[in-house]
Amino acid sequence: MMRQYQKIKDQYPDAFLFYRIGDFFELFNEDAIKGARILELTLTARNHSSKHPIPMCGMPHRAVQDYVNILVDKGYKVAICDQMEDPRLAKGMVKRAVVQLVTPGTYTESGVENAKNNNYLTALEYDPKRDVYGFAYAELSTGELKTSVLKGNQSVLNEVMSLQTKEVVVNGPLNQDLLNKFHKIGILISHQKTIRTEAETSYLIQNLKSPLERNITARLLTYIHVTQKRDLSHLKVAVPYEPTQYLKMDHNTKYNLELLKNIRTGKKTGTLLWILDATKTAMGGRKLKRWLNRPLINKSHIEKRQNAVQELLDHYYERNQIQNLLIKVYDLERLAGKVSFGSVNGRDLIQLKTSLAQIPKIRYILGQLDPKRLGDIYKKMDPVTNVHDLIQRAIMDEPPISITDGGVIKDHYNKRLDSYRDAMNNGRQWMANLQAKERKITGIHNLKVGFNHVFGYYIQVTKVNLNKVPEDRYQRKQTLRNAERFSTPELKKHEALILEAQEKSKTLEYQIFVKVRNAIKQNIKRLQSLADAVASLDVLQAFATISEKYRWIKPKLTNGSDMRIIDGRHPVVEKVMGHQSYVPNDVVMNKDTQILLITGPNMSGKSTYMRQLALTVIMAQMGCFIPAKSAVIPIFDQIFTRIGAADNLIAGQSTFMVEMQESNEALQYATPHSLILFDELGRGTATYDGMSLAQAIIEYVHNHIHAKTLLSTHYHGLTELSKTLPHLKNVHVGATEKNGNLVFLHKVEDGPADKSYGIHVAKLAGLPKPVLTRASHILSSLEAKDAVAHNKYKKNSQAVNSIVTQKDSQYRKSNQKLRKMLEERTADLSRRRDQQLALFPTKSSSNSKSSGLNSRDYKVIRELKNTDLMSETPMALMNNVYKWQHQIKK
Ligand SMILES: Nc1ncnc2c1ncn2[C@@H]1O[C@H](COP(=O)(O)OP(=O)(O)OP(=O)(O)O)[C@@H](O)[C@H]1O
Repeated sequence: MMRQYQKIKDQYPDAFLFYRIGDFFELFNEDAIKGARILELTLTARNHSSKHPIPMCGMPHRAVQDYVNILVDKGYKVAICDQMEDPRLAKGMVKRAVVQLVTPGTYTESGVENAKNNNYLTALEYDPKRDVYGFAYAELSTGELKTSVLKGNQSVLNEVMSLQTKEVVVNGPLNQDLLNKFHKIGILISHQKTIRTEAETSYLIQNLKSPLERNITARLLTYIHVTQKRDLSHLKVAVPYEPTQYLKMDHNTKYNLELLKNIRTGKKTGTLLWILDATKTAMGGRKLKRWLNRPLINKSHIEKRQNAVQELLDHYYERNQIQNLLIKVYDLERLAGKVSFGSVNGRDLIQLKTSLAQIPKIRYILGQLDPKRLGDIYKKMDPVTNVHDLIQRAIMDEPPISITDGGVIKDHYNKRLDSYRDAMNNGRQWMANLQAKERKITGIHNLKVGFNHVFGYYIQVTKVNLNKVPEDRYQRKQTLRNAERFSTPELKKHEALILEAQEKSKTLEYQIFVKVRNAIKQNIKRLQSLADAVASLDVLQAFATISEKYRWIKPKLTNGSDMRIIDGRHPVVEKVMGHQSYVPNDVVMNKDTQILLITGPNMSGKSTYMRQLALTVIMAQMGCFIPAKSAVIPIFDQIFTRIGAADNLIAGQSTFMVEMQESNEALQYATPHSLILFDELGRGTATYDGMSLAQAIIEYVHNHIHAKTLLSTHYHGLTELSKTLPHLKNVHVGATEKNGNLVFLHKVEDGPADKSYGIHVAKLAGLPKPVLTRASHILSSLEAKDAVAHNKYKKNSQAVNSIVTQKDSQYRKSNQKLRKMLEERTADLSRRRDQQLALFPTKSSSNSKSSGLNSRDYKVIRELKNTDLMSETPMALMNNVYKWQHQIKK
């Protein structure tokens, strides 16, 4: 057996091998030592007394799923090796084989907590000729399959992070930089060298154009087939996608804006998803996340969603009914996956039936609403009636979990099954009759006919009545403390009959169940399309519900560049602090105002104002309504942020390095249609470095990029930039002092802030009085020093100015000298030319009645006359003289 074990284990060196022996799964050797530690199992040994005992641990086969879950969750692979024949019938060694390789990316057993999460498996392949990556991903439980071509490590990392994949399949060595980053975030790298090209794979990649896309998707599919070894007919045809089809945000931006995860807690509470998630189904929950990860950039697509939200918002009663029906719709997408895998059970089918039963009702309600706004979804609400009716006819309303122990198929669905059941039921009746008969014959009133799994059917007599037992017919079977159990030839005969009927009916039930499952499998594409429509409807109703609850409005989206958000609010902060306490603010930007430089005390609301805008844009481009009184928003192509807590987990770099990298991303890739948010740019380094960098970055954005940019700063010197940069506008978040205390107004107003109030904020934070007093003293002395420094700077500037003036007059003098030289040279030239003309009169000059000069000569003279010698550089003058001479010579 150990030889068989080792042979199989050699094929799965990087996985835990769970090896089935009877009712147990066992782990051996290294797997056992490591597994026992992780799974908290008792480590024992096989061949204990031998020289080389084999470490071993195990678990009952019924509990295996829990242990697989733990290992896969920790990023390991598990190969499940099962017995391929009945050990009672096997000759020699029981045949065993790996029936599934469970990996972090192919894992599909999701509990309730994972219902709204996707588990993506990704694949990556570098094309050195084009310097791009082929990228594909699949979600095994839902069948989603997508492919793209990505440029650069950063975009690969962005996709991988935004999908939150746990496993990447590659064909060979990966770029070291990416590999390091993948390792840092705990992504498992799996290798798949070969590619299968069978019909099923070719069908799934039929829509992909480039060989790279086809290759990477086929490789991913091959890996799935090799590891899963089960039916995957629910996988959808691969869809090519481009990250540029969506509003682009890198991972840090999503992280910093807390779209899906709270930075502090890592949880959903306090995120945009938390506010928006009023979905009623798991499919809706997953779709909402996808929409949030990828807002749209196509105006008409966004408007389509907006119109659907408006329609649902306008029809409270219908929306309410839809919600109540959606609650009863189970995870159709994953149920379809389970049907395909063959892992569906009777209870799953009842869930499927219950879900399908809601569809005609939902469809009816949608039919009452405006077809222009909800027609697309209405059309996709296919109730897949044949599947519903089949389950209704075939499957018990409350079936057991197991599909092999009977009790799953309804009466009257199959005649043969009915006949077995008759035999069993009559058999039970027969036993009841037997009990009555034997009581009468023996006179034992409490005689019982019963059944247990070990001893089968028996007649039980209590000890006090044993003297009444007819010794000739009754054969002793089992002794209990107070009773004896017997059998009779008559009982044995019937027992055999009943057991046979039970056994046969179980086998038949299983066969019927598989047939029903296969019939449903023919409808998987329809079920998936329905699931998609239900998910969209669910997200749209969630948008409508939330918009109504928080009084959000429909923004007007434009392809222009003007932005006008009146009384905008931050959805999360407003929810936390209450509508009454939140101070709404406007954001007005256009061609003339492209950069808002925000100043104001700490804690006044600068970050909130910037984040508010980013979230508003994301919500608007998702098709959701937004928290504002009115809004016109241009469609953005990308959002770049440099905000607060940077995620340097992946990069392992310093905060300042991350800050500069994020700024660099914006400077490299932003367009006039992008939104840039810089929160306290340059604060991570020495003041002058930071300020200089901030100023240079602002100038660059202003002069070269023209993206809409919000910048908050504590460097008050930067507010002077509005004098030199016409498209930059100063705004500040107001605060006032009342009786020595700071009062935040949270209102954004025009112009720069006058003071920082840092010490006031420290006071609010409750710092000890001596610290505050000392800080005030230091501040006064610094301000005084600053004044001295300012004077010094003034003096220095005067000195510099006088040097510049000196140089200037020197330059002027040398210019005058040059001018004189030039005049002399020009006069000399014209004199020589006159002499030449006199010696060799040309045709034109001889014909000319005037001075003997032709029109080209006049042009030269005109140019010479119009040249302002003082404003030209000597070099330019020399060039002109050269040009004129050349023309005259001609
Ligand atoms: N518009 C608003 N209405 C009401 N409260 C607000 C508003 N904006 C911000 N706040 C409150 O002020 C707090 C601080 O805001 P925020 O972090 O944006 O300040 P900040 O100016 O960026 O501070 P710092 O300069 O210290 O980073 C928020 O947590 C919130 O409670």
